[in-house]
Amino acid sequence: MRRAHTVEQVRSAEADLMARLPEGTLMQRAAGGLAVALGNFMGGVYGRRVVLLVGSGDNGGDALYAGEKLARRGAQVTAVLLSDKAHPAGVEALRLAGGRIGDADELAHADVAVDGIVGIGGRPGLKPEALAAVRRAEQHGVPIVAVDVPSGVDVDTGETPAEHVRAALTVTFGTHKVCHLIDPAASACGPVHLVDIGLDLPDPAATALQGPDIRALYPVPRGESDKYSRGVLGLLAGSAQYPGAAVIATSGALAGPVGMVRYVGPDAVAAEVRAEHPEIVAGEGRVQAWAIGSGLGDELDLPRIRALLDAEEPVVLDADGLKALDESGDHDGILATPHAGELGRLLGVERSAIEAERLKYARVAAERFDVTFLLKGSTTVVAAPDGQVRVNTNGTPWLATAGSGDVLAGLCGALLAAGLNPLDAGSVGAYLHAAAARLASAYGPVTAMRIAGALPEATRRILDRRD
Ligand SMILES: NC(=O)C1=CN([C@@H]2O[C@H](COP(=O)(O)OP(=O)(O)OC[C@H]3O[C@@H](n4cnc5c(N)ncnc54)[C@H](OP(=O)(O)O)[C@@H]3O)[C@@H](O)[C@H]2O)[C@@H](O)CC1
Ligand SMILES: Nc1ncnc2c1ncn2[C@@H]1O[C@H](COP(=O)(O)OP(=O)(O)O)[C@@H](O)[C@H]1O
Ligand SMILES: [K+]
Repeated sequence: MRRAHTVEQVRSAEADLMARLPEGTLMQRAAGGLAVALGNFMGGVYGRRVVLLVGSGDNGGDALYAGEKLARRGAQVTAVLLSDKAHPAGVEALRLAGGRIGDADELAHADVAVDGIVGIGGRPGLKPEALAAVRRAEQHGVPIVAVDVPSGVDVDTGETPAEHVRAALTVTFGTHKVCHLIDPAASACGPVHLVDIGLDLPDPAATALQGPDIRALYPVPRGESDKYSRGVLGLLAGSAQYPGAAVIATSGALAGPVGMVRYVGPDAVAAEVRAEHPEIVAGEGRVQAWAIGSGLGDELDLPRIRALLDAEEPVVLDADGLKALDESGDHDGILATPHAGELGRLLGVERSAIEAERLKYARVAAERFDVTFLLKGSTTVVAAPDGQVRVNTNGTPWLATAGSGDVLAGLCGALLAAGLNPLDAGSVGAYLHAAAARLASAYGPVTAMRIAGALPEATRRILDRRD
């Protein structure tokens, strides 16, 4: 599991550790890891041209000491000091190792620019001189490696309200920060390389599941399982207007861990679902969970949905079904799966505001409605009412195709029916959905049905430890 901590948590863990270590130890650990990562990034050190963009704090100190280590191994290192307070001991160390102090013109010939402008002490945005240097690097096509975080992003929220660095690689220390996991900032990080500096950390502010976590959580049938004990999902979806949504959501559900799917909807739609999936059973019966909402259109029956929400079976609530949510209901066991537009309508907020502050609004919704919210989009955020947050970081923009949300709703419903709680069902579902999209798209266009079709193989690869 990838864990992300807040700046306050990192500062406190850092203070505890620094009290037990000689001064400067942590910065040397950070700079050592950064220098190695830079060498790997450049494919060598000797003769490489490195430009350090150095701000006023310890983030610049990390860059300077990493530059010192690279200069000792034969790199041509130039520091651009963006503040007259730039870490004095670091500047001296770089000079002694043969590095130089220069200006942003050096970027014209650089192999890499190192963003040591600000780290976890930074406010969002870049000052004019820093912004000009960053633009210069971009104009010359020089890749930027960010130290700890891309300068200018909001570290604790992942928001990017102002200008910021767009990194080709981010080298971070001790733990991930929230901005590494949540868009729009996460997209500005590039791959994130974590350097262990020995911090002892509390429970994280957000987590991201990885392959081993999926293996641990996925409900694999046992020897004594039968189709009922594996879980039966009721699917209330589709309409004359949107029959395809029912077919697609059923495809997602059948590609999950359930033993059976019961489809509930108009006869004509049931016939289409059965034609594609002869395995389904049409009509009501006992179920362990519901997936409600995909493509309901004219069939939207809010009193019926509210009755199902009040019953004890857990529910995935998607698309139009979300209209049945209210703040006063007793909503134990519900996973709501809106995209930004739908969440905006529920909260009375513009879609663009939700996209800019994904973490905040997922949390607000979970608290206000007392249900688990899975906010779809470039990074999927799953927020539980108890404050836990999981983020899915393996998505691909190819997922943005009509009907892919219906696949996810069906899959998450199947995971709920098989016994996972809403937080686990949402986060495991989002991970597998994205893994299937990657497999099916292979970096090219993909349709929702092909994503559903790739789900069993994507799941198999993860369970077999091949991914
Ligand atoms: N924690 C750890 O475990 C370890 C931490 N380490 C490293 O230390 C880093 C944190 O260092 P830090 O605390 O000195 O803060 P840092 O981010 O360099 O900013 C400093 C100053 O920048 C300024 N400033 C603010 N916003 C700005 C802006 N937008 N544009 C321009 N300037 C801006 C502001 O000064 P002001 O402008 O207010 O005078 C602020 O005080 C951390 O990210 C990691 O790299 C490792 O070495 C070891 C282990
Ligand atoms: N830029 C993106 N990067 C990664 N995943 C995305 C992106 N845009 C959308 N998605 C994912 O694609 C799916 C789209 O779902 P949704 O918006 O409900 O579409 P539909 O209603 O057409 O099924 C969601 O799982 C969402 O997280
Ligand atoms: K930085």
